[in-house]
Amino acid sequence: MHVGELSATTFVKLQPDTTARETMELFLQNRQDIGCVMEHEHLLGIVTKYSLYRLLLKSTSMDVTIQPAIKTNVISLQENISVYRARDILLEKGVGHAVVLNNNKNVVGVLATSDLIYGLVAGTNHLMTRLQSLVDNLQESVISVDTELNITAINASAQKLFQLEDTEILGKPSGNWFPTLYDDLSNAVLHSKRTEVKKISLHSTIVIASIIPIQEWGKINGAMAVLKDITELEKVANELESTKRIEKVLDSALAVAYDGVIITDQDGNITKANHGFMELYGIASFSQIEHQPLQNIAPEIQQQQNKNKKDILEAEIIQINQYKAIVSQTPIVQNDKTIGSIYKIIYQHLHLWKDLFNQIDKLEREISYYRGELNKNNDPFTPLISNNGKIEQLKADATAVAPSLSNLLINGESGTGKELLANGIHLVSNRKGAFIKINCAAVPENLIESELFGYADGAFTGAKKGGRPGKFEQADKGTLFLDEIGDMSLPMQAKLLRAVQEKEIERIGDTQTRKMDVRILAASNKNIGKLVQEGVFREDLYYRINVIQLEIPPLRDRLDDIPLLTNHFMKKMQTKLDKPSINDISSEAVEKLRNYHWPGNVRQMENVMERAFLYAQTNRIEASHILIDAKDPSSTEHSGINEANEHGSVKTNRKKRMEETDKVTILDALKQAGGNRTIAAKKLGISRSTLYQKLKKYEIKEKLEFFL
Ligand SMILES: Nc1ncnc2c1ncn2[C@@H]1O[C@H](COP(=O)(O)OP(=O)(O)OP(=O)(O)O)[C@@H](O)[C@H]1O
Repeated sequence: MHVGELSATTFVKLQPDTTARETMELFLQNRQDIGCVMEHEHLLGIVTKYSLYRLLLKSTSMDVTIQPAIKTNVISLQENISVYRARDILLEKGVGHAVVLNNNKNVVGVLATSDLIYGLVAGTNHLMTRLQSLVDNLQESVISVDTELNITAINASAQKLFQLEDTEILGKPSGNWFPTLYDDLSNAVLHSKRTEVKKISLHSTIVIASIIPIQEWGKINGAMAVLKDITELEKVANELESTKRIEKVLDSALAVAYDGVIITDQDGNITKANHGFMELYGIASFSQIEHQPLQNIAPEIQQQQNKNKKDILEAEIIQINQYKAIVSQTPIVQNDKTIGSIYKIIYQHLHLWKDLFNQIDKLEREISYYRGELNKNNDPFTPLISNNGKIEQLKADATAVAPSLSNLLINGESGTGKELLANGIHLVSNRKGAFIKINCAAVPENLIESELFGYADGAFTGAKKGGRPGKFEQADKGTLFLDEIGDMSLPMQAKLLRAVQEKEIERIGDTQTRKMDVRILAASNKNIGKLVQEGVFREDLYYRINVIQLEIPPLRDRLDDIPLLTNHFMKKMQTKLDKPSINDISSEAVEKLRNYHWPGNVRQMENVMERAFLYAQTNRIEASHILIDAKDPSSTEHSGINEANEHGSVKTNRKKRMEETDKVTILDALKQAGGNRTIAAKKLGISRSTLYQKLKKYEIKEKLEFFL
């Protein structure tokens, strides 16, 4: 509040010649104790009630001019100063009035002590209101008491905090309502003792209390408690405390963990790592990696974006420095959101995990075996293991001719992989039908016809009801693989020729002719050309099946394949014989395999490897386990294209049998041809000269005459 607002603007204006009477009348009229003596709006001085009294005491008349009563040392105040400043000036000068001037030093009013008191009281009231509102709006709760410790005030915040109405408790003993404050309040009232900051529990609330004595005119007349509710803070602090405790426990747990543990935030930055991890990566102090992306510190560890947030991602085996380690990742999920990951790295004492690893190794081997098997479907020639140039060329030739419909003859010693090659050709050819195999040497002569062409219902005693389709029918729209075709008898060859030429067959005992779309792949471990010359193989059939000829070289001519085949059979036997622990072979053993001439080719080698697996007691195949048995049928039977290579009674017997059948067939043909050798040769599909050679060989002449 300013002086200008308080001062009386209708003040008494006097001139130097105004009389004492007039002045008194003006004072009474205006209820003023002071008048300003002006001359042309210029202040000459003032006349106060007292200076007037003094003048009148000295004079005899009331009509004297006020001149002698004029006080020229006027106390003046600027209209814009505060009421407090005005109070100080008046007190300092010891006067009860002051003239109020504006900026032009013109008199604008007179300020009396009563005006000042009014202003001060108004100011104090205003201040009180502000203070009250301040106290009420304080976040802190305030309670005050008198010297009797009865409650004199409680602010809005305290009422709200303790759910009390001021009317309820004003004037009541504070001890009843706030017993825990009692001691401190009485100390403040009785001993003027201040309590600075103290944690007190009041009802169900926890507060920080400050207790302050209240002084009035230098005397204690009460006390005030300022309380800050810290219940929520206390809860947070407790949570913080327990979080800290948990963190400590976590740190200790991580510290004693044997292996590596690392925790990242949602961005993949490291937030924690234990000693095991730092040791694994040679990190001296955690501060070096804190908040760094895990990717930069441990690039080997794959960080997976979780498909399913709650899942532990499956463990991976990776190499970290010189350690083989198992790493697993677990997401940290909060409110359905992934907020980080924990990585566990097991790399110590992995020998304890050996069994598990063995199991994993075995599974991996099996997977790779089956994957290999699957791949075979992708590259039909994959099962024919080789890195030999000739075999590579052979595969390329086979791929080139496979799509054609031409019949094909595969030559090669027994066990060289003719069937594998034939199967590959069938797969490349993309023929819709099946790959059907018949081993012409293995099926007894009397059964081979029904095997090839099938039979009709009731064709012979014991025939299956409804008949049965033969291999030809089964291979319709596919491929018929005639293995060891060189061992087929001449009469059978004649029947086969018809089927191959006409592309039609009749089931035995059936009159119905069936059209067949069959691609013929024939194989032989004998030189068929030579068999033709010898008259045991029909020349016309030979030309029919030998449209294209492929030759698989024997294993002894491609010993460079031995290491690859060794590897292949190691894996195959591990799975086949369930011996995954045998995973090594000594170089001496491989050398032994390389130094053998393998008359039984790859089949024989496979048998030898299987035996080695059965003999090996450790995880390694030694040279002593490579036992090559000369009596192994795979090393003798069908052992070469040359007859000279054939040994053993089995072969000799078969040869004898074949020759006998051959003789019977020739005699049969001659009988049907009425002894005409040219017609008979034609029937047999051989040249006349071949027939003569055979007649000579089998000494048929006499018998022929006998028949005729
Ligand atoms: N290159 C090779 N890679 C892998 N295994 C092979 C290979 N060659 C042959 N084998 C294996 O050897 C065995 C004989 O193969 P396959 O039956 O194909 O030979 P073949 O020449 O048809 O024999 P046969 O003339 O006696 O019928 C099979 O177990 C086959 O899997």
